[in-house]
Amino acid sequence: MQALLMPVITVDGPSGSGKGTVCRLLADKLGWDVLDSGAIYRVLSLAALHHQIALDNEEGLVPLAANLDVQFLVDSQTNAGKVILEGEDVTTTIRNEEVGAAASKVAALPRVREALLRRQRAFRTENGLIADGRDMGTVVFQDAPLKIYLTASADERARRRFVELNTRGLDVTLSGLLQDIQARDERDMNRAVAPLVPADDAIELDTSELNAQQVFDKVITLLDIAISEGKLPKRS
Ligand SMILES: Nc1ncnc2c1ncn2[C@@H]1O[C@H](COP(=O)(O)OP(=O)(O)O)[C@@H](O)[C@H]1O
Ligand SMILES: Nc1ccn([C@H]2C[C@H](O)[C@@H](COP(=O)(O)OP(=O)(O)O)O2)c(=O)n1
Repeated sequence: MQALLMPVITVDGPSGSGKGTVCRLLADKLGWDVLDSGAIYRVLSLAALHHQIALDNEEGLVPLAANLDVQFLVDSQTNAGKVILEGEDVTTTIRNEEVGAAASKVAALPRVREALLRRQRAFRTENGLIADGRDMGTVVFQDAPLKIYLTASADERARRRFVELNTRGLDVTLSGLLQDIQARDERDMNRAVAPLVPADDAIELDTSELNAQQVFDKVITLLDIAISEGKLPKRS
């Protein structure tokens, strides 16, 4: 009953598979909220840097995670998201690949994940929620009525990241990004707690050969099937 009142759609998958893109499109279409759980791990790794706490210092990171002073704001005019850490706008900084790698390191620590669970679940309000991450369907919102697992080849994901970071004027190479992505996959998929795996009831979608609009269209089809099966409320 609770799931019908406050539905959650989970979108998990590796870096560059297109989670953030499809989540934003879906949220716009449905008027639902988005939880960008990766941004929380990214912000935590940046906070660790600011406070000079090593990325493997679980003892030091747990209180930092529990008391993380972060705000996720949405500009009502442009609808663009803003991330504020300890009063500083870190929206762009957290998207750098070094921060992604650091996030993947702090995310491997079981007690850090535990400390962030409640904060993530609090994103579920009376509005619907689209939850983007690695363990949304397996751990954080196990009861979600629709779970999607996006994949794409590592080469394609590196290419996408290259285009994105290059456009932002960052000095990156395709081979460097491929290595980063493979290292992150390895860490995220093989950690002891909440590894990146599809939930048993997730629907897997390979996006390697699809553009963002095609991925979105497929997700809308999955959404409509879930609605017709009574798993989600009708769209208004
Ligand atoms: N299906 C797609 N085809 C090509 N590029 C895509 C596709 N989906 C997303 N992108 C682009 O690839 C990059 C990574 O997408 P993003 O949604 O941030 O992935 P993730 O959240 O899984 O890391 C972004 O620059 C985005 O614009
Ligand atoms: N639910 C989540 C979300 C992210 N993480 C970790 C693992 C990821 O490599 C980093 C960064 O995640 P993020 O989703 O922002 O990364 P990408 O946009 O997919 O490149 O955080 C996680 O362990 N669990």
